[in-house]
Amino acid sequence: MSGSSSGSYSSSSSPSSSPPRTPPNAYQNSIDPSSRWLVQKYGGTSVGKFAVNIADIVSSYIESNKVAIVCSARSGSTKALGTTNLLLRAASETLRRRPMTQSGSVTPVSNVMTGTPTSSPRAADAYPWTLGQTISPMARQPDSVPEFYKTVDLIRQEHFNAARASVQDPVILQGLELEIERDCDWLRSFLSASQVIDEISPRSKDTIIGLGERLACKIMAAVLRDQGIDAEYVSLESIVPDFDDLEAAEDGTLDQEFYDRLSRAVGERVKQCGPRVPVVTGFFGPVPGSLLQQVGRGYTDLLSALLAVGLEAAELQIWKEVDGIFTADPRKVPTARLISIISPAEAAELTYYGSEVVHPFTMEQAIRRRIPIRIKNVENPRGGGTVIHPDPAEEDATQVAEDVGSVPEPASPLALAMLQARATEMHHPRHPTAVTIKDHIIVLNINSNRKSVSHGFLAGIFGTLDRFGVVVDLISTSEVHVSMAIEDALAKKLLDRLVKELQKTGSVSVHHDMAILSLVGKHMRNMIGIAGRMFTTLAQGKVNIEMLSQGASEINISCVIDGRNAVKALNLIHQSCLQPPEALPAPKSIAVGPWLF
Ligand SMILES: Nc1ncnc2c1ncn2[C@@H]1O[C@H](COP(=O)(O)OP(=O)(O)O)[C@@H](O)[C@H]1O
Ligand SMILES: N[C@@H](CC(=O)OP(=O)(O)O)C(=O)O
Repeated sequence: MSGSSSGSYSSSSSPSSSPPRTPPNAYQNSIDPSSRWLVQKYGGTSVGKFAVNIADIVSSYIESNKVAIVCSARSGSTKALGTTNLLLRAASETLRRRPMTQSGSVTPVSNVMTGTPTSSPRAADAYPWTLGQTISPMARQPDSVPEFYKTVDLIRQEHFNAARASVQDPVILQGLELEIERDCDWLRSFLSASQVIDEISPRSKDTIIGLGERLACKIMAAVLRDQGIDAEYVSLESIVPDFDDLEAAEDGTLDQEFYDRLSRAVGERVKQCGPRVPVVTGFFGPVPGSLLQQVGRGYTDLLSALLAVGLEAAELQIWKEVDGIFTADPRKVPTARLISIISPAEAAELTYYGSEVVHPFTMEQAIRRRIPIRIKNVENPRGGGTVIHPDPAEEDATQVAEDVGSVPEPASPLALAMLQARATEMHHPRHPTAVTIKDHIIVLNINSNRKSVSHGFLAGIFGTLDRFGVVVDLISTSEVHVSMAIEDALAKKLLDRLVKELQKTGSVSVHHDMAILSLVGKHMRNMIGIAGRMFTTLAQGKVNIEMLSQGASEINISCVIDGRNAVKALNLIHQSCLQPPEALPAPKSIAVGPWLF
């Protein structure tokens, strides 16, 4: 089964029947051959809450650049309530068994919102089928409505509401509503078919979540057109050709050659839009080994980097609801400062350890082609944001400052001076770059039963972790003892099975509700006493260190603490290790309170 429409999206009528309606005097992308591409990625909450602001931002850039925008699936206030999560919920509801009544028929499913059985007239009314022609035979029989129908309807209604709230032109709106209806029909059919075969493969799951980006981009393209910007919807759901031809398919990993081919393909597809502003789905699966398993959630950031490479863009901009990367999560540390320029290695380390500002795979792809990444705020478009730029230690600092100054952002003299100061500081660092916390961590301690030699003991543990697909965030070992910090993402039953397996090698203890605290900085290896300062501060703040890992990465000192102390520890370390030197107290009297939370 393949997804619904792809290619050019018409806002005026059925997408397959006529070309998009071009608004009179519409703004278009610059066709000046000397103007360079700018790729702008908008996350789920930005697309969900600020669609019209995005149109304003795009229009402010298209005079001097060719702009391509990449969107994620819409989210409301949080990603947890977003379309991708609803799609995953619908997928799992599809395979959920329903209890049979004595007569053998399936019991009516209750309404997820109200708990009312769907056989009641009220619950049947809860399906606002405004476009009568799309009612499927199953939907007309409340008793047999599958559970996932309600979730599909929630998705449908949410997108209808968004379309009506942000598109004024009745012709554009009508075309958009038809598209939403058609996509939701497709989803219902796809899930019904999956229910019949009682299986959703990882590849099918990819296909299902891809609908989130398709719907978001159709809405965004319509909003741009409604605001007088000539836009084209570009779906990448079929961009990866034949799996069997790909070497990557053999071992299931996506290698650089795969990404290079994908960059070229998406670049060529987007260039076909001519003067129209391409609105590109951040979803580019299914891919060999599955997008969710190979790249994981947040894959849109990676696609935007690949597109920037394919277009040889001047800059990749990732627009969020935060001004950029801060010295600590600004929601948790009120004194956190915006970082104007950061190295890719530091940005990747921060994202792996809790500050999920950009998907960690993004940096590698953009930076290897020397494309700067700028994090910007949709609510504060004039702010300079944070630039992720190649490591100046391998380049000349002056060159870095010049490069940063020359990116096509209208940098103010003040912003430029800040960037230059930061570039100089990176050569003469005075403090680490940022501190981050990763919550929901489990610590597993394994003591060898000494029935095998040390290497056999470790091999046994890693073999088991591999079979369970468990990623270890931190590890600390001696010959007979291993402590590991892992994400608390396993279902209870699976964790119990994992522990049982590990018990074959020794005694195992499990500690829940832990957090990893990481101090990150490119030049920390040359800062004598920084680890001492970090741990002294925690001791003075009465924060116990459960596990320690130092030295595995030169730019990261991490430890595991009790999750209940996470915010307190973050503030303590920010105050003692990240305040500018002039604000630091004398080393002997590191203050440990009072804190601002
Ligand atoms: N060091 C950090 N700098 C900036 N934001 C951070 C940091 N650590 C954690 N965060 C959090 O990451 C979130 C990223 O921004 P947001 O736009 O909300 O994400 P998304 O685009 O995924 O919806 C913010 O809510 C912010 O509180
Ligand atoms: N919609 C996907 C992809 C994505 O990149 O999302 P976001 O840009 O909002 O992190 C997800 O929820 O994972």
